[in-house]
Amino acid sequence: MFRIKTLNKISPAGLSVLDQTRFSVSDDVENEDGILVRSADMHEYQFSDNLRAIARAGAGTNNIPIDRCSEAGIVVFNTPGANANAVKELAVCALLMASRKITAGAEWVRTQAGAGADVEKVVEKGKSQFVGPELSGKMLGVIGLGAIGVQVANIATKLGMTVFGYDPFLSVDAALSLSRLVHRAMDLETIYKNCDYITLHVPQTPETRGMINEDAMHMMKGGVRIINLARGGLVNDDDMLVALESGKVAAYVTDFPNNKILQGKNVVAIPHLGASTPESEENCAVMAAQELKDYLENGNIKNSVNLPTLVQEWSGESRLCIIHKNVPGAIANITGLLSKDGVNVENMTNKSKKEYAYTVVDVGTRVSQTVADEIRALDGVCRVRLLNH
Ligand SMILES: NC(=O)C1=CN([C@@H]2O[C@H](COP(=O)(O)OP(=O)(O)OC[C@H]3O[C@@H](n4cnc5c(N)ncnc54)[C@H](O)[C@@H]3O)[C@@H](O)[C@H]2O)C=CC1
Ligand SMILES: O=C(O)CCC(=O)C(=O)O
Repeated sequence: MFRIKTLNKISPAGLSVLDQTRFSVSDDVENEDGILVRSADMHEYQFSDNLRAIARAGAGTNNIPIDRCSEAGIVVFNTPGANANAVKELAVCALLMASRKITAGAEWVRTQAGAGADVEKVVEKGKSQFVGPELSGKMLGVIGLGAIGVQVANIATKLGMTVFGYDPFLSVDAALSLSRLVHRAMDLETIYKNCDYITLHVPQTPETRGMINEDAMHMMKGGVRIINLARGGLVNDDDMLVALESGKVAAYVTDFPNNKILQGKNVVAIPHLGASTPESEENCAVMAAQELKDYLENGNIKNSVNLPTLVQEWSGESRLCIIHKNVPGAIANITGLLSKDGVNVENMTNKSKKEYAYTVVDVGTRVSQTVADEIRALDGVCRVRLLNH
């Protein structure tokens, strides 16, 4: 029985992937083998000795201490693209909210009614304060052309916008999905200097943290409208408050409100609703649960952010799953040990991702725990699992 701990509310469709005869799932299991999480902050989380995998039902993994997981041989999964449509739809809404003062206008109407005014009369008099421009004919800069950015860029062309996209690491898949109408910007300056609207779709990393700061906003057009459905830390809040106050930034729509940014003029704050649709919650939960299940049961890795993709058909009685440092001699050490113990390899795959590697060895006979223990003791080995078919 595998024990799975949930750190956030996970859609029942995902939980149903983990059948009750093999998995015990709850928010209070101890010594868990796996974790299902959405946005809970895990940076201070004490890993159980048993913990083998964390599946993030979503895209961003900045809430998970990835380096600490890799060192401990814990596989971290996410669910690429599973919530992209939900975020794209909210991005369209955010573009409109950045323009048309819809939220401010709606709040004003309610306060008028609350103050006893004849709403039908005052709206016609008061509406001029909520005028805002149309999207059609304006320039949009999309920073980050991954699962979400590509969809936002493509749909914005259909709204009549001229779209520039910037992504120095554009994947082949993303390039193939990108509309021919979207212009590739080769640097951020092109986006900053030319765009009326800028929308962020990059992960929050040490490189992207605070990228929208005083220097960046200095290059932007006066009255630019900025949309951040990616992560709060991408924007320097102090610099943004100054830019909002001066009118340099005409509107800032963020899915990541905090007490400071809420003080700003023309801030539209959304309570992290980007992926909050039943469809997206279900897609993410199902994908995350499937990834966790396949890893715990078969050692297969798909969509991990810290380890390589490795899916191998079973071809023996026992399977050794070895997470180790990606260093010369690691595989020779493993196979040397197996041959010393008289273990015949039926099938073996090794893949690497940056500093870490994963080796799966299928053997025809049942392997003893002693062999797994010997491999575990090798230099650079982070985690060894022995699975029997
Ligand atoms: N508001 C919400 O509820 C949600 C927020 N997100 C956020 O959106 C981010 C993007 O999500 P996806 O598009 O699904 O991820 P993705 O991994 O498919 O795309 C991210 C893209 O950003 C690019 N990138 C990385 N560093 C860059 C840089 N310095 N400059 C320009 N491009 C850069 C990558 O090459 C990649 O193409 C996530 O990391 C997450 O933080 C994602 C889903 C829901
Ligand atoms: O689970 C959620 O609602 C948040 C989604 C998100 O921020 C992400 O996928 O990166």
